[in-house]
Amino acid sequence: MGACTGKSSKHGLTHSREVRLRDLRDDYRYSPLNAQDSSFFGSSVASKEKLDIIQFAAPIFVAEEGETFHVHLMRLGALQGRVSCSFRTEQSSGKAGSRYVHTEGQVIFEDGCFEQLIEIPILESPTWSATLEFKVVLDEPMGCQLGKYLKVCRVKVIDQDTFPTSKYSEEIKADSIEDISEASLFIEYMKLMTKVPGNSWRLAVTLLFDQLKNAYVWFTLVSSVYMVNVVFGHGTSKTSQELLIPDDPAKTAQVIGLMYVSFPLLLHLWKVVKIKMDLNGRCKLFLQSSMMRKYMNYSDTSRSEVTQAEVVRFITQDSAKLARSISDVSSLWETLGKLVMLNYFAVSNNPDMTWAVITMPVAMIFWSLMREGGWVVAKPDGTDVFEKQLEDFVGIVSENYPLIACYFQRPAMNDRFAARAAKLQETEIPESSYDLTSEFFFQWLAPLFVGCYMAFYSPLVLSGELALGTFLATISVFKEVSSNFVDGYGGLKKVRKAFDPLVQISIFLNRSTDVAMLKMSVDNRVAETELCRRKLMKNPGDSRFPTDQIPIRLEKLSLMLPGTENFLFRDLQQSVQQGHLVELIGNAGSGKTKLIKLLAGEVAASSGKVLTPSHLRCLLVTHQVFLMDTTPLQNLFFGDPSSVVEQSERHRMLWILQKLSMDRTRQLAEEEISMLQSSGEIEEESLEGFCCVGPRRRAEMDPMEMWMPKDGTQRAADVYKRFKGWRSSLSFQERAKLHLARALIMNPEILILEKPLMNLDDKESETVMAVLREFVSNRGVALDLETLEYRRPRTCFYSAERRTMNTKTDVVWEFKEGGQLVTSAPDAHPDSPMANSQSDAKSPKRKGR
Ligand SMILES: Nc1ncnc2c1ncn2[C@@H]1O[C@H](COP(=O)(O)OP(=O)(O)OP(=O)(O)O)[C@@H](O)[C@H]1O
Repeated sequence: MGACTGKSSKHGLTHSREVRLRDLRDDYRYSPLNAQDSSFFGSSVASKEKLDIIQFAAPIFVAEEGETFHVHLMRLGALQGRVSCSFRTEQSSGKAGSRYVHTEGQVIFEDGCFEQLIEIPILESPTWSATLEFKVVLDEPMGCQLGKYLKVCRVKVIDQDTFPTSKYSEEIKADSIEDISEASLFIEYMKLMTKVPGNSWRLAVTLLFDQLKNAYVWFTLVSSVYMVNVVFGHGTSKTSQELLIPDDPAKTAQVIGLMYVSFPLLLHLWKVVKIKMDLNGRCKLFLQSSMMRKYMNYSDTSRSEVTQAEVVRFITQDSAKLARSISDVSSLWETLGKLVMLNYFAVSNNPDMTWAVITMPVAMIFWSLMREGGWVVAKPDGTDVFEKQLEDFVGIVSENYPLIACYFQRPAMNDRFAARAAKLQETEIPESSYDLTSEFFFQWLAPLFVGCYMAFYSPLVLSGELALGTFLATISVFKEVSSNFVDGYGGLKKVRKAFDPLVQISIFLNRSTDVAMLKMSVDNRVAETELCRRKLMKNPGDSRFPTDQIPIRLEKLSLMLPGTENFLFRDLQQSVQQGHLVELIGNAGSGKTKLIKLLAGEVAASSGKVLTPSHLRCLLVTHQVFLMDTTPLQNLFFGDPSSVVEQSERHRMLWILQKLSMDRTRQLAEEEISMLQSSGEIEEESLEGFCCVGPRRRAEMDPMEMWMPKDGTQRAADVYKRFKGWRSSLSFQERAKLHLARALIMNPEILILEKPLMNLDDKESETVMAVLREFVSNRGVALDLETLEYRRPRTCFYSAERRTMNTKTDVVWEFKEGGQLVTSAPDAHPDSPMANSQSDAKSPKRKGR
């Protein structure tokens, strides 16, 4: 039995602390960790359990923008009397006021009422956004209790627009995005960026205040003319009236000097403000989070069309390149402003310069066009393709390193890498020399104009027809215009560099998702479940929870293999009651995995349906073992992170590990629990030591933060460091069991396992089967027997490589030749409901072992 000691702090507070739990009894019923803490068992729980349950009809709903959406609720139990609870929407990625209307209120179930709706208006948005979601939460139950898991549901909102605009939706949907003019696409992208909340005023302020730099250049030109013509020319009858400080050229010079200093100060201040406004960062954040959300909702087809390396590149690099383009556009705007200002200055001070003002830009534009057209020097192929090839190759090599090493292919990979890197290098040289050859003209133009101007206009200065200040300022203008044109051209090139990432990102963000399929499946399941419930409620029998009698059905289920005309199976018709352990067998390639994926909703049927009651959470556990590069506890509670804060859940998790004989994982989990507890206490003590935070501090600490330290905090770094490399300390079979334990901790109502015994020897298979049996018979592993009746039945489907004569299975679905799926009963097992009744119409009510 687990033990727990109380700890008395110096402030007299008693903190319960979990210590290493070495001797958990192998029994369904287990004791609380702390002898004084019986809050999760006992009479209070038992009486609470008699109450009806109110919960959502599904864990996830899918809405469409612009519709008035209805979230479905269900009441389970005796349906006697009036019960109610409150509800409210809670924003997550979708925000109230932009994606939906915040709604809250009371939902009442009158006597006999077993279903209700909550209406939530979904807002129409004219611009593109990724699939955003919000939550609906039930609270304050009156005369009832809330479903443990379904007191919260998520609502995903499908956005029908295409990225970056619906203007090109036809081209985008026809997969011909390359046909759209890149410049037009870019303009639409810029428009979208201005619609990101908070971006439009930031962009307006940036465009306006970036002109400060031009105002400074204007000031330097005007002031140098003024210094030469007025300050130094003081005393002549023409200029004496124009001094800022009348008759005092020295003081006037000091004022101008002061202005010279003040302007850069102002510019510096603006730069500080601009950094703080972080327009680039905001665009990058929008793009990256949208891309991540989109990728998370990708359909199987979309996911197979992009490589891992591409996803990383798009989300980290291309999004950053594209986001930077907003700064490039504002710089271009600034350059344009400067060009207009310089030309105006030249003409206003010296009207004879109109010819130069026109000739210079025309010559440059002409040269640019010739350069772009390849008439100056042939444009080489870009390096982008080769860069991408190299990145993809590195991705493939790192992904498949163990294979490469085991097959002694490291030298071959090095050679192939070197060949690709050399190819990239070869393409970089012509590009650099192309830039040099074609851009020299911009640098040469200023000396050409200055030389001509000096040669032809100096006599005018000598004869007094042209003021010296104006002459010198005009020379500066030539230099400025020339360098400005170089800057402008460079800016244009930078903006154009964003075109390619924009096209790639547009393709990425317009790939198909599975949200529409999810909507169809959820809507079908909810409607079908309601229909079944209405029928059942007319004649509920003596069951307290008739809803649990809705079977899981395959209705005329057919699957056509992609890209072929062949059906893998056709019109499958099967039904199994909730609360059964179902084994799926058949020859290699008969369709077991496909059926498993259909059951989990991972694959869409060609026709027919899989009908699982909507309020049952389905979880697919793949045959491929995944362990996240986080801590053991974060892996174990991955499916339901918030439950880690509950002592009973942590205890249950340790029990599950014990039952699966996962000694090493249990040791690691215990160490992590112990570490998180003590580091929480140290943090509390140090806080108390440093400031006036009193002993209340621990109670105020966010429990979630206590058990799952936030990324970037010292506690997170310490825990991560302590458990670095923990995965490699697990045996192969223990890893496979951890992959399964994670699912048992989440405790879904329908557990779907893809070949779970594939990685296990006979003994371990036996252990796992015993735990799966418990999962089904006890409606969850390591859960209290007394509350069994009030938990929803657990059903488990698993595919097996071979018929195992497994005595723990309730039902066997076997694929026969020709794609037939037949049901056969396994050998009778005392735990199996099939042993007591040949009918599977009732869910098992096992009373423990
Ligand atoms: N995308 C696809 N295109 C064409 N055929 C496919 C595709 N996916 C699966 N198949 C075929 O469908 C059949 C069923 O595949 P499935 O993975 O369900 O088999 P299985 O019963 O799990 O077999 P095994 O026990 O060998 O894993 C196989 O013959 C497979 O080759």
